[in-house]
Amino acid sequence: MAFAQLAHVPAPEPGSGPWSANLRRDKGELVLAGHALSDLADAGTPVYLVDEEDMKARARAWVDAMGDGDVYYAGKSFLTPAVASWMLEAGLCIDTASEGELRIALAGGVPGNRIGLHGNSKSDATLRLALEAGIGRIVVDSPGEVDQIAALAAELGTVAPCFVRVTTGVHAGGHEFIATAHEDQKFGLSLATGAAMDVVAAITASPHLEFLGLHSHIGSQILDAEGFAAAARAVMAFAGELSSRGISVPEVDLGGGYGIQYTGLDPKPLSEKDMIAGIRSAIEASCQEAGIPAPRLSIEPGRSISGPAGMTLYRVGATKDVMTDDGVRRYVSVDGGMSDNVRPALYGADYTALLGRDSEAELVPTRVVGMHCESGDIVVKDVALPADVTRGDLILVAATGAYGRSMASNYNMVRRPGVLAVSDTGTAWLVKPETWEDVLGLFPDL
Ligand SMILES: Cc1ncc(COP(=O)(O)O)c(C=O)c1O
Ligand SMILES: N[C@@H](CCCC[NH3+])C(=O)O
Repeated sequence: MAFAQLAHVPAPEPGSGPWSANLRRDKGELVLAGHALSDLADAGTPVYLVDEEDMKARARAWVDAMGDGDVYYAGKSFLTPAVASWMLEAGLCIDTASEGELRIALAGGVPGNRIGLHGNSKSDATLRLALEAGIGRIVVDSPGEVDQIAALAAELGTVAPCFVRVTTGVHAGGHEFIATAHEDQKFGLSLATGAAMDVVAAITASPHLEFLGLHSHIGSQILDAEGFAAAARAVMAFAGELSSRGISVPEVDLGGGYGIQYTGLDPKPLSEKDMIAGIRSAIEASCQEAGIPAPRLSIEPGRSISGPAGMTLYRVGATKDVMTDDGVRRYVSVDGGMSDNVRPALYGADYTALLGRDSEAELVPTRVVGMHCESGDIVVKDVALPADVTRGDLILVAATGAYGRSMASNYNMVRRPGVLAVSDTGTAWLVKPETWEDVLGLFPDL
């Protein structure tokens, strides 16, 4: 059977689709912010590359679109002290979801009052650190947290600033595991059952807690404003109910989940400006209906800032042609895989890739796969790559900046790759590549 019978779509060229703004071709070779991929690969492969100016510009675009209101960069998507300081400089706050993320934001020089803390299972130690740092907001996620946080605030002689995370029943975005506002899951407090109402009432009754607002996060990889608008309507209806009980809601945080293009086939997401305009008009209409003033708005984009700015550079190892029911597929194995990007295995996520060098060869249906002992270890499920791809070639995978390094593992005892920031002025490690000493040093008997 022939190659051509399988669906195969080439990656878009630089300057379009999922690629970051400063990727180009120069005499056929891919070049990021003036640095040839073949030079960047001297740092070792696989390596995550971050187009520094692109990431900063994406952060600024959200701040500009937001105007009056706060943009919290979701650190879970990719956080380092330097990244935290870039975000601060661009006018953002930082959303953290663990003690580690909180520590990194603080290490990056972010003042406590510009940090938010999430988590469905916050430890006393994490909450104590947050309160001692003068955290801007703690997002309460379960009824038991009210007493837990109040006791710690009392012990520290402070008042804890609290948001309440509600589940609106709105479910938007991609995979089931990344949709988080339907009822039967672990996050947030239900509007429907009254759990959210009880927690808000308990917070307002405590002298050690201050109720600052409501939080909603409806899912991930959402490309238009409708899901956020529906969530905003549900949250504002609840704010109306609270208002009739004498409780005002100064701020509403609609969370993250703003989608990106991973392949050339993905639709373009709404611009930051159109997304915010859509959300604000839903909030204003609901507030008019409920007869309450519009609250301050905040959001928590992660992927839409870090995702498209990041790429992964792999080196090709073995290649083979495999007969499928529909034709021949070329398997191109690279020197990383599910340990540096678990999203294809976890969510069936699609990515796309380009060969680093020029080639005149015909394009053939290709699957880029990792080096791990799992058949689900896929890097790019379907892409058209030149037929002459061979051992030693470089392959660049687009839009891996979010949830790539932050979800990386040492599966099969690999060393987790470093993250290199690349700009016109040079390169710098944001995260160092792990060494054999780092990995083997974990074992006391070695
Ligand atoms: C509460 C909360 N905020 C923000 C985000 C960031 O989401 P994304 O990176 O899709 O924008 C997430 C992750 O899904 C989240 O759970
Ligand atoms: N890790 C997820 C997003 C977070 C899901 C829940 N907050 C992804 O890669 O898409």
